[in-house]
Amino acid sequence: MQTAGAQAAVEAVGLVKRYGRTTAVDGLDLTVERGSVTAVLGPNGAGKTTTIEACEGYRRPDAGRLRVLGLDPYTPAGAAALRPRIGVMLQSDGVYPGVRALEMLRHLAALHAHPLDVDALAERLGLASCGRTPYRRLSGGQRQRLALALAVVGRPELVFLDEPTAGLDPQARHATWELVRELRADGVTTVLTTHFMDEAEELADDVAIIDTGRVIARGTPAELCRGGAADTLRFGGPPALDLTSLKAALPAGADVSEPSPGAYRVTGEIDPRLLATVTAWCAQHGVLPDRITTRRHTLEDVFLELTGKELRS
Ligand SMILES: Nc1ncnc2c1ncn2[C@@H]1O[C@H](COP(=O)(O)OP(=O)(O)OP(=O)(O)O)[C@@H](O)[C@H]1O
Repeated sequence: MQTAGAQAAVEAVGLVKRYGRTTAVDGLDLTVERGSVTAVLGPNGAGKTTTIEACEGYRRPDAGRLRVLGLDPYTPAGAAALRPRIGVMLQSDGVYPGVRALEMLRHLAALHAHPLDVDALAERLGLASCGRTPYRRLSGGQRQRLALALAVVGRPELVFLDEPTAGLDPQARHATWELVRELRADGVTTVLTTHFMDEAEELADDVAIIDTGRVIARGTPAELCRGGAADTLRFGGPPALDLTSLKAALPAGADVSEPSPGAYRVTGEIDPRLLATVTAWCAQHGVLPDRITTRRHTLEDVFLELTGKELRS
Protein backbone atom coordinates (compact mmCIF):
# COMPACT_ATOMS: atom_id res chain seq x y z
CA MET A 1 0.00 0.00 0.00
CA GLN A 2 1.01 3.62 0.14
CA THR A 3 4.35 4.51 1.61
CA ALA A 4 6.21 7.62 2.61
CA GLY A 5 7.34 9.96 -0.16
CA ALA A 6 11.05 9.07 0.07
CA GLN A 7 10.28 5.49 -0.87
CA ALA A 8 7.67 6.24 -3.50
CA ALA A 9 8.31 5.89 -7.23
CA VAL A 10 5.64 8.51 -7.89
CA GLU A 11 4.25 10.99 -5.45
CA ALA A 12 1.59 13.39 -6.68
CA VAL A 13 -0.14 15.71 -4.23
CA GLY A 14 -2.94 18.04 -5.24
CA LEU A 15 -2.02 17.74 -8.93
CA VAL A 16 -3.98 20.06 -11.25
CA LYS A 17 -3.83 20.23 -15.04
CA ARG A 18 -6.13 22.38 -17.14
CA TYR A 19 -6.59 22.57 -20.89
CA GLY A 20 -8.27 25.93 -21.39
CA ARG A 21 -11.56 25.68 -19.50
CA THR A 22 -11.32 21.91 -19.04
CA THR A 23 -9.82 20.78 -15.76
CA ALA A 24 -8.46 17.36 -16.75
CA VAL A 25 -6.74 16.66 -13.40
CA ASP A 26 -8.34 18.28 -10.40
CA GLY A 27 -6.33 17.99 -7.18
CA LEU A 28 -5.18 14.41 -7.69
CA ASP A 29 -3.22 12.59 -4.99
CA LEU A 30 -1.38 9.43 -6.00
CA THR A 31 1.48 7.53 -4.41
CA VAL A 32 3.04 4.63 -6.27
CA GLU A 33 5.19 2.29 -4.24
CA ARG A 34 8.52 1.24 -5.73
CA GLY A 35 8.54 -2.23 -7.24
CA SER A 36 4.75 -2.39 -7.54
CA VAL A 37 2.40 -2.60 -10.48
CA THR A 38 -0.22 0.12 -10.13
CA ALA A 39 -3.22 0.18 -12.44
CA VAL A 40 -4.95 3.48 -13.04
CA LEU A 41 -8.58 2.88 -14.02
CA GLY A 42 -11.20 5.40 -14.96
CA PRO A 43 -13.94 6.15 -17.48
CA ASN A 44 -13.15 7.99 -20.70
CA GLY A 45 -11.94 11.51 -20.06
CA ALA A 46 -11.27 10.87 -16.36
CA GLY A 47 -7.74 12.28 -16.59
CA LYS A 48 -5.67 9.07 -16.69
CA THR A 49 -3.54 9.93 -19.72
CA THR A 50 -3.00 13.49 -18.54
CA THR A 51 -1.83 12.20 -15.14
CA ILE A 52 0.56 9.70 -16.73
CA GLU A 53 1.87 12.31 -19.16
CA ALA A 54 2.48 14.70 -16.27
CA CYS A 55 4.54 12.00 -14.53
CA GLU A 56 6.45 11.31 -17.75
CA GLY A 57 7.41 14.97 -17.96
CA TYR A 58 5.21 15.77 -20.98
CA ARG A 59 2.46 17.85 -19.36
CA ARG A 60 3.54 20.44 -16.85
CA PRO A 61 0.98 20.53 -14.04
CA ASP A 62 -0.67 23.88 -13.29
CA ALA A 63 -0.57 23.21 -9.55
CA GLY A 64 0.40 20.59 -7.01
CA ARG A 65 3.55 18.72 -6.11
CA LEU A 66 4.94 15.94 -8.26
CA ARG A 67 7.99 13.78 -7.59
CA VAL A 68 9.05 10.91 -9.82
CA LEU A 69 11.79 8.68 -8.36
CA GLY A 70 12.24 11.52 -5.88
CA LEU A 71 12.91 14.08 -8.66
CA ASP A 72 10.96 16.99 -10.11
CA PRO A 73 10.43 16.18 -13.83
CA TYR A 74 9.94 19.88 -14.58
CA THR A 75 13.37 21.13 -13.59
CA PRO A 76 16.12 20.71 -16.22
CA ALA A 77 18.25 18.69 -13.79
CA GLY A 78 15.31 16.48 -12.76
CA ALA A 79 14.27 15.85 -16.35
CA ALA A 80 17.82 14.96 -17.41
CA ALA A 81 18.31 12.62 -14.47
CA LEU A 82 14.96 10.90 -15.07
CA ARG A 83 15.30 10.33 -18.81
CA PRO A 84 17.45 7.17 -18.61
CA ARG A 85 15.59 5.87 -15.56
CA ILE A 86 12.02 5.84 -16.84
CA GLY A 87 10.40 3.97 -19.73
CA VAL A 88 7.56 5.49 -21.71
CA MET A 89 5.34 4.02 -24.43
CA LEU A 90 5.73 6.48 -27.27
CA GLN A 91 2.79 7.53 -29.40
CA SER A 92 3.22 6.89 -33.12
CA ASP A 93 3.34 10.63 -33.90
CA GLY A 94 6.94 11.67 -34.09
CA VAL A 95 8.25 8.31 -35.31
CA TYR A 96 10.06 8.53 -38.67
CA PRO A 97 7.82 6.36 -40.90
CA GLY A 98 10.70 4.79 -42.86
CA VAL A 99 12.60 3.49 -39.85
CA ARG A 100 12.59 -0.30 -39.40
CA ALA A 101 11.24 -1.78 -36.18
CA LEU A 102 14.44 -3.51 -35.04
CA GLU A 103 16.63 -0.58 -36.09
CA MET A 104 14.64 1.62 -33.78
CA LEU A 105 14.90 -0.82 -30.93
CA ARG A 106 18.66 -1.27 -31.39
CA HIS A 107 19.15 2.48 -31.63
CA LEU A 108 17.33 3.09 -28.36
CA ALA A 109 19.09 0.16 -26.65
CA ALA A 110 22.47 1.65 -27.63
CA LEU A 111 21.61 4.84 -25.74
CA HIS A 112 21.33 2.95 -22.47
CA ALA A 113 24.08 1.60 -20.25
CA HIS A 114 22.55 -1.82 -19.52
CA PRO A 115 19.87 -2.54 -22.11
CA LEU A 116 17.89 -5.74 -22.40
CA ASP A 117 18.87 -8.21 -25.14
CA VAL A 118 17.18 -6.72 -28.21
CA ASP A 119 16.71 -9.97 -30.12
CA ALA A 120 15.28 -11.81 -27.14
CA LEU A 121 12.89 -8.94 -26.42
CA ALA A 122 11.78 -8.74 -30.07
CA GLU A 123 11.25 -12.50 -30.12
CA ARG A 124 9.09 -12.63 -27.03
CA LEU A 125 6.94 -9.70 -28.13
CA GLY A 126 6.43 -11.25 -31.57
CA LEU A 127 8.44 -8.54 -33.35
CA ALA A 128 11.19 -10.71 -34.81
CA SER A 129 9.29 -11.46 -38.00
CA CYS A 130 8.57 -7.79 -38.69
CA GLY A 131 11.95 -6.48 -37.53
CA ARG A 132 12.89 -5.29 -41.02
CA THR A 133 9.48 -3.78 -41.76
CA PRO A 134 9.38 0.03 -42.02
CA TYR A 135 7.35 1.61 -39.25
CA ARG A 136 4.67 2.91 -41.63
CA ARG A 137 3.88 -0.67 -42.73
CA LEU A 138 3.53 -2.12 -39.23
CA SER A 139 0.03 -3.08 -38.14
CA GLY A 140 -1.57 -1.34 -35.17
CA GLY A 141 -0.78 -4.30 -32.91
CA GLN A 142 2.84 -4.45 -34.09
CA ARG A 143 3.26 -0.73 -33.39
CA GLN A 144 1.78 -1.25 -29.96
CA ARG A 145 4.21 -4.09 -29.20
CA LEU A 146 7.12 -2.08 -30.56
CA ALA A 147 6.13 0.83 -28.31
CA LEU A 148 6.18 -1.55 -25.34
CA ALA A 149 9.60 -2.92 -26.36
CA LEU A 150 10.95 0.63 -26.70
CA ALA A 151 9.62 1.48 -23.24
CA VAL A 152 11.42 -1.37 -21.51
CA VAL A 153 14.57 -1.99 -23.59
CA GLY A 154 16.63 0.44 -21.53
CA ARG A 155 15.95 -1.53 -18.33
CA PRO A 156 14.19 1.42 -16.66
CA GLU A 157 13.42 1.63 -12.95
CA LEU A 158 9.92 2.93 -13.64
CA VAL A 159 7.73 2.22 -16.68
CA PHE A 160 4.57 4.05 -17.71
CA LEU A 161 2.25 2.06 -19.94
CA ASP A 162 -0.82 3.81 -21.31
CA GLU A 163 -3.31 1.10 -22.33
CA PRO A 164 -0.53 -1.34 -23.24
CA THR A 165 -2.79 -4.08 -24.57
CA ALA A 166 -5.50 -2.05 -26.33
CA GLY A 167 -6.03 -3.63 -29.74
CA LEU A 168 -3.78 -6.64 -29.12
CA ASP A 169 -4.81 -10.25 -29.78
CA PRO A 170 -5.02 -12.60 -26.76
CA GLN A 171 -1.56 -14.07 -27.36
CA ALA A 172 0.09 -10.66 -27.48
CA ARG A 173 -1.88 -9.57 -24.39
CA HIS A 174 -0.56 -12.53 -22.45
CA ALA A 175 3.00 -11.89 -23.66
CA THR A 176 2.62 -8.31 -22.43
CA TRP A 177 1.31 -9.46 -19.04
CA GLU A 178 4.19 -11.89 -18.71
CA LEU A 179 6.66 -9.11 -19.44
CA VAL A 180 5.08 -6.84 -16.82
CA ARG A 181 5.29 -9.66 -14.25
CA GLU A 182 8.95 -10.20 -15.05
CA LEU A 183 9.63 -6.50 -14.74
CA ARG A 184 8.07 -6.60 -11.29
CA ALA A 185 10.19 -9.62 -10.35
CA ASP A 186 13.23 -7.52 -11.36
CA GLY A 187 12.09 -4.73 -9.03
CA VAL A 188 10.78 -2.42 -11.78
CA THR A 189 7.82 -0.20 -10.92
CA THR A 190 5.02 -0.16 -13.47
CA VAL A 191 2.19 2.33 -13.74
CA LEU A 192 -0.39 1.37 -16.32
CA THR A 193 -3.73 2.62 -17.46
CA THR A 194 -6.24 0.13 -18.77
CA HIS A 195 -9.86 -0.31 -19.73
CA PHE A 196 -9.61 -4.06 -19.13
CA MET A 197 -10.72 -5.20 -15.71
CA ASP A 198 -9.09 -8.60 -16.06
CA GLU A 199 -5.80 -6.85 -16.81
CA ALA A 200 -6.01 -4.88 -13.57
CA GLU A 201 -7.05 -7.96 -11.60
CA GLU A 202 -4.26 -10.07 -13.15
CA LEU A 203 -1.42 -7.61 -12.86
CA ALA A 204 -2.01 -4.90 -10.32
CA ASP A 205 -0.76 -4.86 -6.74
CA ASP A 206 -2.59 -1.63 -6.35
CA VAL A 207 -5.46 0.02 -8.20
CA ALA A 208 -6.34 3.71 -8.33
CA ILE A 209 -9.76 4.53 -9.73
CA ILE A 210 -9.86 8.03 -11.19
CA ASP A 211 -12.95 10.01 -12.05
CA THR A 212 -13.25 13.68 -13.01
CA GLY A 213 -9.56 14.23 -12.38
CA ARG A 214 -9.37 12.79 -8.87
CA VAL A 215 -8.60 9.47 -7.27
CA ILE A 216 -11.93 8.23 -5.91
CA ALA A 217 -10.83 4.79 -4.67
CA ARG A 218 -7.54 3.13 -3.91
CA GLY A 219 -6.41 -0.31 -2.79
CA THR A 220 -5.50 -3.80 -3.91
CA PRO A 221 -8.08 -5.40 -6.21
CA ALA A 222 -9.20 -7.60 -3.28
CA GLU A 223 -9.54 -4.63 -0.91
CA LEU A 224 -11.61 -2.68 -3.42
CA CYS A 225 -13.90 -5.66 -4.02
CA ARG A 226 -14.40 -6.22 -0.28
CA GLY A 227 -15.36 -2.57 0.20
CA GLY A 228 -18.17 -2.69 -2.32
CA ALA A 229 -21.63 -4.18 -2.46
CA ALA A 230 -22.28 -7.70 -1.22
CA ASP A 231 -21.85 -10.90 -3.19
CA THR A 232 -25.06 -12.62 -4.23
CA LEU A 233 -26.51 -16.11 -4.39
CA ARG A 234 -29.63 -16.59 -6.44
CA PHE A 235 -32.00 -19.47 -6.73
CA GLY A 236 -35.37 -20.13 -8.26
CA GLY A 237 -38.26 -21.87 -6.50
CA PRO A 238 -42.00 -21.71 -5.94
CA PRO A 239 -43.18 -18.13 -5.43
CA ALA A 240 -43.99 -16.62 -2.02
CA LEU A 241 -41.95 -19.00 0.15
CA ASP A 242 -41.98 -18.04 3.83
CA LEU A 243 -38.34 -16.93 4.26
CA THR A 244 -38.50 -16.24 8.02
CA SER A 245 -36.65 -19.38 9.08
CA LEU A 246 -34.08 -19.01 6.28
CA LYS A 247 -33.36 -15.45 7.42
CA ALA A 248 -32.84 -16.75 10.94
CA ALA A 249 -30.46 -19.47 9.74
CA LEU A 250 -28.26 -17.12 7.71
CA PRO A 251 -25.10 -15.68 9.29
CA ALA A 252 -25.01 -12.08 10.52
CA GLY A 253 -24.79 -9.62 7.64
CA ALA A 254 -26.55 -11.92 5.16
CA ASP A 255 -30.12 -11.50 4.02
CA VAL A 256 -32.61 -13.10 1.67
CA SER A 257 -35.34 -11.54 -0.42
CA GLU A 258 -37.64 -12.36 -3.32
CA PRO A 259 -37.10 -9.51 -5.81
CA SER A 260 -39.57 -11.07 -8.26
CA PRO A 261 -42.00 -13.99 -7.78
CA GLY A 262 -40.06 -17.26 -7.52
CA ALA A 263 -36.64 -15.58 -7.82
CA TYR A 264 -34.74 -15.49 -4.53
CA ARG A 265 -31.62 -13.51 -3.75
CA VAL A 266 -29.28 -14.00 -0.82
CA THR A 267 -26.79 -11.18 -0.19
CA GLY A 268 -23.79 -11.16 2.11
CA GLU A 269 -20.49 -12.97 2.15
CA ILE A 270 -21.22 -15.95 -0.05
CA ASP A 271 -19.06 -18.88 1.03
CA PRO A 272 -19.52 -22.68 0.89
CA ARG A 273 -21.07 -22.71 4.36
CA LEU A 274 -23.75 -20.22 3.39
CA LEU A 275 -24.51 -22.23 0.26
CA ALA A 276 -24.92 -25.32 2.46
CA THR A 277 -27.29 -23.39 4.78
CA VAL A 278 -29.48 -22.41 1.84
CA THR A 279 -29.61 -25.91 0.32
CA ALA A 280 -30.27 -27.49 3.76
CA TRP A 281 -33.16 -25.07 4.31
CA CYS A 282 -34.53 -25.94 0.85
CA ALA A 283 -34.32 -29.66 1.70
CA GLN A 284 -36.15 -29.13 5.00
CA HIS A 285 -38.92 -27.25 3.19
CA GLY A 286 -39.28 -29.63 0.26
CA VAL A 287 -38.00 -27.03 -2.20
CA LEU A 288 -35.97 -28.21 -5.19
CA PRO A 289 -34.03 -25.04 -6.00
CA ASP A 290 -33.82 -24.15 -9.63
CA ARG A 291 -30.67 -22.54 -11.13
CA ILE A 292 -28.59 -21.85 -8.04
CA THR A 293 -25.91 -19.32 -8.95
CA THR A 294 -23.31 -17.50 -6.91
CA ARG A 295 -21.63 -14.30 -7.95
CA ARG A 296 -18.62 -12.71 -6.32
CA HIS A 297 -18.35 -8.95 -6.40
CA THR A 298 -15.80 -7.97 -9.07
CA LEU A 299 -13.65 -4.95 -9.69
CA GLU A 300 -15.97 -4.16 -12.57
CA ASP A 301 -18.92 -3.96 -10.14
CA VAL A 302 -16.93 -1.64 -7.86
CA PHE A 303 -16.02 0.53 -10.81
CA LEU A 304 -19.63 0.78 -11.97
CA GLU A 305 -20.83 1.57 -8.47
CA LEU A 306 -18.27 4.31 -7.96
CA THR A 307 -18.36 5.99 -11.36
CA GLY A 308 -21.76 4.99 -12.68
CA LYS A 309 -20.02 4.16 -15.95
CA GLU A 310 -18.90 1.06 -17.78
CA LEU A 311 -15.15 0.60 -17.78
CA ARG A 312 -14.83 -0.26 -21.42
CA SER A 313 -15.11 2.47 -23.98
N1 LIG B 1 -4.57 18.21 -25.41
C1 LIG B 1 -5.76 18.43 -24.90
N2 LIG B 1 -6.41 19.60 -25.14
C2 LIG B 1 -7.63 19.84 -24.60
N3 LIG B 1 -8.30 18.98 -23.79
C3 LIG B 1 -7.70 17.81 -23.53
C4 LIG B 1 -6.42 17.47 -24.07
N4 LIG B 1 -6.09 16.23 -23.62
C5 LIG B 1 -7.12 15.82 -22.86
N5 LIG B 1 -8.07 16.76 -22.80
C6 LIG B 1 -9.33 16.68 -22.01
O1 LIG B 1 -8.97 16.44 -20.65
C7 LIG B 1 -9.84 15.49 -20.05
C8 LIG B 1 -9.04 14.29 -19.56
O2 LIG B 1 -8.47 13.63 -20.69
P1 LIG B 1 -7.51 12.37 -20.55
O3 LIG B 1 -7.07 12.01 -21.94
O4 LIG B 1 -6.45 12.65 -19.56
O5 LIG B 1 -8.50 11.28 -19.97
P2 LIG B 1 -8.40 9.69 -19.97
O6 LIG B 1 -8.88 9.26 -18.63
O7 LIG B 1 -7.03 9.27 -20.37
O8 LIG B 1 -9.46 9.29 -21.09
P3 LIG B 1 -9.52 8.00 -22.07
O9 LIG B 1 -9.85 6.82 -21.23
O10 LIG B 1 -10.64 8.39 -22.98
O11 LIG B 1 -8.19 7.92 -22.77
C9 LIG B 1 -10.88 15.15 -21.11
O12 LIG B 1 -11.99 15.98 -20.90
C10 LIG B 1 -10.19 15.50 -22.42
O13 LIG B 1 -11.13 15.87 -23.41
